[in-house]
Amino acid sequence: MITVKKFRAGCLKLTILDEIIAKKKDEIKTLTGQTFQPVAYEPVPTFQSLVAASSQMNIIAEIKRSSPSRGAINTTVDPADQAKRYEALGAKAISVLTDQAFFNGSIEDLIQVRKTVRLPILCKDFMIDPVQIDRAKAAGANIILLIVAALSDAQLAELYQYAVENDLEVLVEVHDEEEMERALRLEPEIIGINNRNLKTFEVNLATTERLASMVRGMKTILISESGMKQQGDVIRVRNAGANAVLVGETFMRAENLEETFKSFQVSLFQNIN
Ligand SMILES: O=P(O)(O)OC[C@@H](O)[C@@H](O)c1c[nH]c2ccccc12
Repeated sequence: MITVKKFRAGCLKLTILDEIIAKKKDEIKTLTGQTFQPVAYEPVPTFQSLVAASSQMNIIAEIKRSSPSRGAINTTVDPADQAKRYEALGAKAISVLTDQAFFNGSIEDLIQVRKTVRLPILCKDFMIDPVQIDRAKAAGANIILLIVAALSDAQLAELYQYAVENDLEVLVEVHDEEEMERALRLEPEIIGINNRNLKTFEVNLATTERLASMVRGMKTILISESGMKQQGDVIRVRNAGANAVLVGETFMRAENLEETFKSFQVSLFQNIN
């Protein structure tokens, strides 16, 4: 048996994303054939309707216990409490990392958040099979993430369609020009530009500046994801064309969450703030 470590040591260049996807395939074997008990909840507005009604930077606030790039972030967080705080501050959606093996999250975290907030919830996971979408929906998710770098065109189209048929909103995530072109073929309503390269972990806000021009003039919601540390970062991606940001670590570590959060709610009209 050849381990991942040995692969990595060799010149096959297995990335962390490859490792995560390999692990997901095992997980999917245990999910296949299961039925998921739907969690009951009051209807919530769509993320798209909340963004359409807003003139402020739209914040998706994330529950993130730890990550492969940053290690432990906030492992003892109570997801429901944290989500309630985000909601009270004006978040437009809550993102819950449900991957266990690499991010210490769980679908149970999402269920706890579902029972607490009336906001749309993004199930943040590495989706490669419809069964994961079934599980996310049953847990009460309203939005799912599709990472273009982790999927073939055929998988991307299939999972996108499956999610839409299941009344879910889809965040299509890209990191470079080629991925953006693949994403745009789906004509998605929501695109996320991840400033973090999932293969190298490098974070660079210039990624948003580079790729945002490819969607200019379309009515697509454009989310700048990862690496937002201070207000200047949010203004920078706003000026590039983002109308939403996805923030994890900075909020999970914030000593004064209210102050940090409010400072990110900049006007969407350029050159104000
Ligand atoms: O903690 P940050 O740097 O604020 O990042 C949040 C979010 O963008 C990040 O968690 C993320 C974006 N896309 C992902 C895909 C998988 C796992 C995690 C992510």
